[in-house]
Amino acid sequence: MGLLVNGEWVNDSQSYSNKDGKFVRTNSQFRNWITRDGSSGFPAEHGRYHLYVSLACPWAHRTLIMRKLKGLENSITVSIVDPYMSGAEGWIFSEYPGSTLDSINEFKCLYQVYQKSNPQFTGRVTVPVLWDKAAKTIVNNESPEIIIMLNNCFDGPDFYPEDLREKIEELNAWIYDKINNGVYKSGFASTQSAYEEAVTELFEALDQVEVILDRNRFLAGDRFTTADIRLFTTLIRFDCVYVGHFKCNLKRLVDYPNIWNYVKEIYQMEGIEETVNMDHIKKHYYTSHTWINPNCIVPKGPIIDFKESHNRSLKFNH
Ligand SMILES: N[C@@H](CCC(=O)N[C@@H](CS)C(=O)NCC(=O)O)C(=O)O
Repeated sequence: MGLLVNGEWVNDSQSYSNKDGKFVRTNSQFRNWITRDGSSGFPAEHGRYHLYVSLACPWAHRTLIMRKLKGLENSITVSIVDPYMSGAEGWIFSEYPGSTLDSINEFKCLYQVYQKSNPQFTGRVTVPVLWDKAAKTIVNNESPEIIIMLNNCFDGPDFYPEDLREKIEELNAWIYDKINNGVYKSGFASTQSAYEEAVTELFEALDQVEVILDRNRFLAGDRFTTADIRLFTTLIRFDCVYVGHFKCNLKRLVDYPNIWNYVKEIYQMEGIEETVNMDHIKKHYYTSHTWINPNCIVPKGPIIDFKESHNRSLKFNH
């Protein structure tokens, strides 16, 4: 895998695990905020911001869903990287179906966007990136923060209501650790014990979600919130990628009746399906992590119908 060191791209060809074989995620470094009053230097202006995303990436996918549900497609432009991420160049822009070139900076590689913001940058070059076209710099590259600022700073439906914030954050804390990051801890583990620890905790957490979704239509109650957006982007990849590629295979999601119906319900909400690109998702994981899948074969299955009917409205509308 590659990364930037003092502003230079380095192909360090290492996997992601530490000496104990555990995957350790590094912290995002661009942490500015868009504000309604502009006091942060990043005012909430339509047309000013751009998102660099991968359709494969669950973290970037959250930002695309928020952009869509808030009706910000004409306000926030998007560039979509090629699904294949190499160590030699990292994420690149291409004309692969569903990808785009970089219409803003006309760069070939995403790392150039990071270099432009900070010529001495050291760290991983990740998506999503929220870019300010006026200041010509990265505002933020941490998906949980990007979705909150898009929700709070632009008009439209509210997916982070004040009265549910505490509950949402309480859910996010363990769901992030055990599920969103848990699939990566399982897949990128390089020792048997690190893998077993992660996969066990992952399925304990999914069991817990199954119980919550028996009681509640959505994670925080009867309203669809950022907690659901954050979980959905991991769940939609689960049976197609994480079960096989990341060895998260104690069960499949289709074996959890409540979770499976919940995934279908969200997939079928207006605007969501068009944010899901299963070709990019499978192609990225199965071809980019060559230490896990050296021949880069992309499996044809599983065959899953996300449009099949779900019983969530029957179950909760009474
Ligand atoms: N904390 C970040 C994580 C983003 C992230 O890890 N993105 C992955 C793609 S799924 C990436 O770009 N990885 C490239 C790398 O680590 O070199 C967020 O939630 O925005």
